[in-house]
Amino acid sequence: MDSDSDSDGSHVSATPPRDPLPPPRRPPQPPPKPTSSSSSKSTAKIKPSSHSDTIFKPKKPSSSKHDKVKPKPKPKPVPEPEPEPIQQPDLPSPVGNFPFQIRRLSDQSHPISVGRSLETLPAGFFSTRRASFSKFSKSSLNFEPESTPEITSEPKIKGSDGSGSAKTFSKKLPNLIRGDAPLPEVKLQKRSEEGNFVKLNFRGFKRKFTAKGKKMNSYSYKSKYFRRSKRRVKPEVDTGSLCDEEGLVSDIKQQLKAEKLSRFESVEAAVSAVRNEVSDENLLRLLKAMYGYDSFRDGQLEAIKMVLAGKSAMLVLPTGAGKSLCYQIPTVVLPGVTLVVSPLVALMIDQLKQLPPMIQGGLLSSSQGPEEAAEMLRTIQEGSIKVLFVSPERFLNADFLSIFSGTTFVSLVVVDEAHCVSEWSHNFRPSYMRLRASLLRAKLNVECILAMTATATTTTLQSVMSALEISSTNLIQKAHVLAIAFMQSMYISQAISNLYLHWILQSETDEISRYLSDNNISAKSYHSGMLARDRSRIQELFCANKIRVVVATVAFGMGLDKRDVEAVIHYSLPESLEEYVQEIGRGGRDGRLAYCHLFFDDVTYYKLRSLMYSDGVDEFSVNKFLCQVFADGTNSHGKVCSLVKESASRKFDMKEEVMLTLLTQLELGGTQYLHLLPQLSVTCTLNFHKTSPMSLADKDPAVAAVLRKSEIKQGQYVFDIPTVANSIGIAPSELLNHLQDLKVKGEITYELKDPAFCFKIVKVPSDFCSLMELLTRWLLDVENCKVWKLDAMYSSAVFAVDACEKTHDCNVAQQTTCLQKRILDYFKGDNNPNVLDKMGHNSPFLRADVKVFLQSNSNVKFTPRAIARIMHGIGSPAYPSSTWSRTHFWGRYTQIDFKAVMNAAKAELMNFVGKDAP
Ligand SMILES: Nc1ncnc2c1ncn2[C@@H]1O[C@H](COP(=O)(O)OP(=O)(O)OP(=O)(O)O)[C@@H](O)[C@H]1O
Repeated sequence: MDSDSDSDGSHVSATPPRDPLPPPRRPPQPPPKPTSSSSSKSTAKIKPSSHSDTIFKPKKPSSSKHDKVKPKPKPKPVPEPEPEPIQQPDLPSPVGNFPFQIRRLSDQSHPISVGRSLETLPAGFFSTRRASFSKFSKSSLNFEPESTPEITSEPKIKGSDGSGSAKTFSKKLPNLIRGDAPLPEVKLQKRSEEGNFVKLNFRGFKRKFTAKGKKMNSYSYKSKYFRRSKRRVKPEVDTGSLCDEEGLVSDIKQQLKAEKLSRFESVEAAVSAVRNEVSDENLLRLLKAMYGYDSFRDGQLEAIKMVLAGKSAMLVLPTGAGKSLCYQIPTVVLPGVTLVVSPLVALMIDQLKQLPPMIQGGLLSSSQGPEEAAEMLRTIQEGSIKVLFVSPERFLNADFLSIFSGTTFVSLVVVDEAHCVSEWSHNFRPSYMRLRASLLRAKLNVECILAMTATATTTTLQSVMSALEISSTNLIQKAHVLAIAFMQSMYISQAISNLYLHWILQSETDEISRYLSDNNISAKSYHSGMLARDRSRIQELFCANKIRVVVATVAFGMGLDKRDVEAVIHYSLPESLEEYVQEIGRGGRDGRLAYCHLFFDDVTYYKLRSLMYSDGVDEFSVNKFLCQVFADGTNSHGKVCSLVKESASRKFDMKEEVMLTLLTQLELGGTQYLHLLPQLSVTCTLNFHKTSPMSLADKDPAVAAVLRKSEIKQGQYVFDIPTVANSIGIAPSELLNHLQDLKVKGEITYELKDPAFCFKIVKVPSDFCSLMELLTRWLLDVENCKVWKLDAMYSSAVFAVDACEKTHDCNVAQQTTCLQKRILDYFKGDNNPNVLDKMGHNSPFLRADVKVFLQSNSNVKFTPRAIARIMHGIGSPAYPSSTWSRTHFWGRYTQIDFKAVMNAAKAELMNFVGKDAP
């Protein structure tokens, strides 16, 4: 059974510790500086391998469905409107040179009116090709067409102060990264040589490619590669006459074949040389042969040499800086398979597509059916796969792990997006907890792990390196936050000539893209609610420059390797500086400056802050959860149990991810209480067809057990898979295989429902209370960390536009430096920014409101957290917004700190029930 999650990228905030509930690890200690292996000639030797012949298996270009290039619909040409004749003020910057700006109303008519905005990398750089916005009012969108602003060197723009009253203040000139403005030292990246400096964000990402993993094997990209080669040949040949001249066609084919062969030969020769001696010179030769590049980028050589020397490494390189190459080169040199663990199926597909043609790749994902997955496993065992992309959930799958116990072996495990391993990161994934060195060693007998990320604080890096047992000397960190500058403005100027993205709410994307389209800006919306097919088409159009703007939620961007994104516009506040830096990193990957604009306002901040509490749980829920997991007390030892996700989630008022986190911790913490099994649908409804149930049961003990443990409903046998499996002492997966056999023989048909977490009890805790307390305390720490990250993001934005100027009397260029320093400090973990305490801590009406709320819902049981969530307008599994948003207390106290509301609720609950609240 496939246990991969569909990797929707949703993140979990509440997580237990990986070791027996360690104390919170903040404040972080900066990790030791990486040792640079800069010696020009390393002499580490790698034994020539007898497996060398498994590396290169060029195959014929496949004609698989996946290879076929679908004819792309011809986009309507976007009319290039005549720029309106406008008064061009004498301005050094194109910002503000245009008659209309898209901007949000600064008045209070909109719930999220803009109070301040922060921009980075202003638009002065961009070319002046104009696609103007028409003068157009669409109040629902808050796009306010403006008359040409009176622009002087101190242009006036509207803003709103914290209190909400609109006021006029001077807009400073943007600190353009160009000659005519005072600039801080900003190191620019060279075009096409340097990548950007941040990693893509994948939170909320739910793309599903229509192609199944099976189709995305090496043949696909090979044929793509060769198609590309053909295209390259095209200009030299008159394609019109080709059809008639068969000779020419076959000449071209020959030429391609020869090219391919010579390329493969040169790679093979370079690989042999590296195997003989891992020197810089030999690695450069291999780089040239595989990719045609003349030099390594910063950090690449160091990482490759470390891996080839068998040392685990932590690689922190900016987005687009070339991390993939750091595992691809070792892959062709090392004898075994490289496993790349990736959090998203879509990301795996993108990476698979980008493998160089001489590396055969495959992927195992939840989108594959059992037959496809089995075929992929066979292909791996045949030795035809060198790089295998898998999700972390795959490490629960016994079939998968068993293929590496024979001749097929893993040389290298690559943990992509390695920050997901850390519960202190902005995007922790419980399934990544499984990726700890001890487990990888035990299950795969692999020593070398390469962890890669682009954005992580020192705390996060430390915890990742500790889980993966990477020595602090093996940290290769080249990430930097350099090219960030800002200006005070609410303009999104027409000066942006090409493309930009928005990160906004799903509901807003359609409206905004429609508005842009109505105004001759080719734009499309993109969010996880759309069909996978439509989403990938939009991505294709965007990458082919057929549309200028993608108006997207955070669902867009992961795996996007578009180099010329000129602007990233945040329509709302990101949840952390990590996310912000990742997201703006999608701009300017070609090394040119990109324009980034962040809108933020207090109302959105309050809303986001409330949401930070949506995953949290308290002692009461943890206690109920533990009682259910170990329901049979000491008798449960060795039993396979299950928790049906949906009903358990409601029962404990806990999100599914949080339950998985707790279960994973009960398995991987200091004491192993259980062993997590692949997730299953556990309720089976079965019909007999050929043989009578009793006769079949006489011959088949599994059927006999089914009859014993079933309820008969409308003539059908309904039973719980783990219960039946336990009663005959087999694993649920074995029982399922057996039922499948009976189905194939025509004896039965059956249906499965109720997806559930499955686990085998290893040990029953002797002290429930302390286990519960420790888990709860730790979950609270994780929650606090998330809130703190949001506060740090918000405070940095406020600092940039406000405090910095006031406290340090900075000019614009200095402000940029201040902001850069602040962000760098945040990532380094030293001198962490003081976060603003914007929240209220009391309200004269709070207790009274809670009291009225309790009185009017006296038939419902509440915890203090449940009440606080309702007062903050956040739904939870047991108190969904569909029901509770009807109360007029819903979201009434978003501006009062969640904990203060919880305390008031607790006090009132105690009064209400006349005893201690739960
Ligand atoms: N040494 C090099 N010289 C020139 N180009 C390179 C070099 N290394 C990598 N590249 C190119 O840089 C681009 C980005 O590389 P890659 O996708 O590996 O970056 P990444 O760090 O994995 O980015 P992301 O974090 O977005 O996944 C690719 O087109 C790659 O071919």
